[in-house]
Amino acid sequence: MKTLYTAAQMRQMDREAMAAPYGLSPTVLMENAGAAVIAKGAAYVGGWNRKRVTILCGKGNNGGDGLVAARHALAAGAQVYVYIWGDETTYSPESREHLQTLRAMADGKTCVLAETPGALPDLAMLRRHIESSQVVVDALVGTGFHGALREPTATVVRLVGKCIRTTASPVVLAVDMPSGVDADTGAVSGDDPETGAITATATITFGAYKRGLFQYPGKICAGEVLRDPIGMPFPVLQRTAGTVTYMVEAADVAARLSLRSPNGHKGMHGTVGIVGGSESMSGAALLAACGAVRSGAGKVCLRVPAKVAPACMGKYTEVMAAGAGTGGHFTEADVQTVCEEARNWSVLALGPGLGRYAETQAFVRQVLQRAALPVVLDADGLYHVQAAQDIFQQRAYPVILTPHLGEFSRLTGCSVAAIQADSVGTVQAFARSRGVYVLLKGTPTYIVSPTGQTVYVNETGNAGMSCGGMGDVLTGIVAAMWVRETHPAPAEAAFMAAYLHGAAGDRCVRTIGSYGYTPEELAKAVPQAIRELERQAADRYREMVPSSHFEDQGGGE
Ligand SMILES: NC(=O)C1=CN([C@@H]2O[C@H](COP(=O)(O)OP(=O)(O)OC[C@H]3O[C@@H](n4cnc5c(N)ncnc54)[C@H](O)[C@@H]3O)[C@@H](O)[C@H]2O)[C@@H](O)CC1
Ligand SMILES: Nc1ncnc2c1ncn2[C@@H]1O[C@H](COP(=O)(O)OP(=O)(O)O)[C@@H](O)[C@H]1O
Ligand SMILES: [K+]
Repeated sequence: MKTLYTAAQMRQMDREAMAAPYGLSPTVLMENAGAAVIAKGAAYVGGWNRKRVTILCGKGNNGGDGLVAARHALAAGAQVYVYIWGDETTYSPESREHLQTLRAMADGKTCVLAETPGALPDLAMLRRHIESSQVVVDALVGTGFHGALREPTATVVRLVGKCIRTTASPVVLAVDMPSGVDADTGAVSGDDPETGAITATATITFGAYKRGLFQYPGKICAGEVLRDPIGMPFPVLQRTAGTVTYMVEAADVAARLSLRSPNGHKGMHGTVGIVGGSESMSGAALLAACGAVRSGAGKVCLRVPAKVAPACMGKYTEVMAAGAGTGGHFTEADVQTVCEEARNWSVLALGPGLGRYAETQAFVRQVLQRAALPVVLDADGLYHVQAAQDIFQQRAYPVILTPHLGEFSRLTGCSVAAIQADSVGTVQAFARSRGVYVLLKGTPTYIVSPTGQTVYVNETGNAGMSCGGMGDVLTGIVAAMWVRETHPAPAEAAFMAAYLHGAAGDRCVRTIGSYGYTPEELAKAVPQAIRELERQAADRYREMVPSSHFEDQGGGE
C-alpha cells in the first residue's frame, strides 16, 4: 500500500530527519529535492540538453527547490529562465544559500534570472519565455499552501494555464505539489482547476506521498506522481503516528485473495443474504445478488417483498430467491420471517431497492436491532436509519455502511461541499461516533473503521461507473468478501471489494468501452479482475524465485 500523509505529518518528518540522531541539514534536503526534479523529470522532457526551461520560484522552500533545480538543469545542458519575485530577507537560510549560488551562475544567456523583489514579474516577458520553452518547472508553492492563492502567484498561475491551453504545450513539472492544490484535501484554489492551480504533466513529490495528490481535483492537476525519498532516513518515512492513510494497490488485494482451499465446500465461502427490493425497484436487490455470486460467495439467498418475487425468480438460477410477506414493500410484519432466515446466513446485505415507504422504516430498524449477524447497510436502508443512528451501538455484530456522498450528507447533516473539503476527517469522526465501518463511495472511495486511525483509499474505477445500479453490485461484493474462508476484518473486506469493483469497471472499459456498460456486465467482470490479480501475484512469485527452481520441479527433459 502507498502511505499518504498530510502536510503537517510531512513537516514533522522533515523535522525528525533534521533532528538528532540523523541531523540532516536542510540545505542538503533542498539540494536533493531540486536534483530529484531534474533526474526524475528527464524522462518526460526527453533529456535536458539544449532544452529551454522556465522555472517559477515562490518565496518559500518550494521556491528554494526550484533554484536548485535550475542549477541541475543547467548542468544537464539546458537554458533556464528563472523567475523570482520574493523578498530575499524573508527566505529560509537554505533558499538564500542556493539563490547566491544561482546568482553567481547567471550570465543572461544560458541562465537568465528575472528578479522583481516584492513586485509582479514582467508578464509579457514571462509569456514569451513560457511560449518558447519546452519545459516549465512549477516551484511556486508546495505543502505550505492552503486556501486561495494570493497575488502575484495567482496571476502567474492563471498565465501559465492560459499559455498551456492556448499556444505552447510545454511539459510542466510540479515540484512536490502542483501549486494551488491543498496537500491535505486535493482542493484547488478558487475551486477551478483550470485557473486556480497549475496542471502538471508530472509531479515529483518529496519524502512521502501527500494525500491531496490523489484526491480530486488535485489529482487532475498532479498528472503522473513520482516520489523521491530525497535521502530522508527510512525509519522517518515509515512513521505511523496519527491518522495513516493507505492507498490500496493490486498487491494488497491479491495477497488477501489467496486461492480457495482445494478441498473446500460451499459452506466455507459464506452464505450471503440479500434483503431489498420493492415494487418500483426489484433490480437493485438482484444486482446485489449478482455482485455476491460473481465474487465467489458460497451461497446467495435473496429475499424480496412477495409481489416482487415473480420478477426475481430465475433471473440468476444460482440465487435462492423467495418472497416475504404479501405486499410490494417490506413492513414490520416481515421482521420475524427475515430474522429467522438470517440465522442461516453469514452476512446480511440490507437496503438495495427497499424504497422509502413509511412502513419500511420500522422493518429496517427492527431487523437491525434483532438480526444476529454482520450487516452491510446500503441505499434506502441508510435512509431509514437517519433519525435512529444509535441503533448501531446497540448491536453486538458489526455493520458496514456503504453510502455515496448524498447519502453520507444526509446521515451526517454536513453538506456535500463540507464533506469534500475534509473527506477523511468527516468519515473518521462519523465512524467513531456511531461505532460503524464506513465505505464512502466516490472518487476516491474511503474506508474507515470505528476505532482505527487507519483510512484506506481506493482509486480503481472510472466515470463509466457513474450510472444507477453500480453501488448495488458493490454491496453484494462487500458482503461476499466479508464472509470469505479467510475471515477478513471488515475494513479489509470493504477495501478488497472497493478495489475489485473498480477493477472490474476498468476491465469493462477495455472490453466494452468507456461508458454504457451495465452494472450486470461489471459484476460479470469481477472474476476476470480476480484472475488478473492472481496472475500478477504469480508473476511476482516467479520473479522472486529463480527459474532453476521451476526447471527442477518439471523433472527435466
Ligand atoms: N525540510 C523541508 O522542510 C523540505 C522542504 N522542501 C520543500 O519545501 C516545501 C514546503 O516549504 P514551505 O513550508 O516554505 O512552504 P511553501 O514553499 O510550499 O509555501 C510557503 C510559501 O508560499 C507562500 N504562500 C502560502 N500560501 C499562499 C497562498 N495562499 N498564496 C500565495 N502564496 C502563498 C508563503 O507566503 C510562503 O512564502 C515543500 O513543498 C518542498 O517543496 C524540500 O526542500 C525538501 C525539504
Ligand atoms: N467517475 C467515477 N470513477 C470511479 N468510480 C465511480 C465513478 N462514478 C461512480 N463510481 C463508483 O460507482 C458506484 C456508484 O454507486 P452508487 O452511487 O451508490 O450507485 P447506485 O446507488 O445507483 O447503485 C460507487 O462505488 C462509485 O465509487
Ligand atoms: K509547486
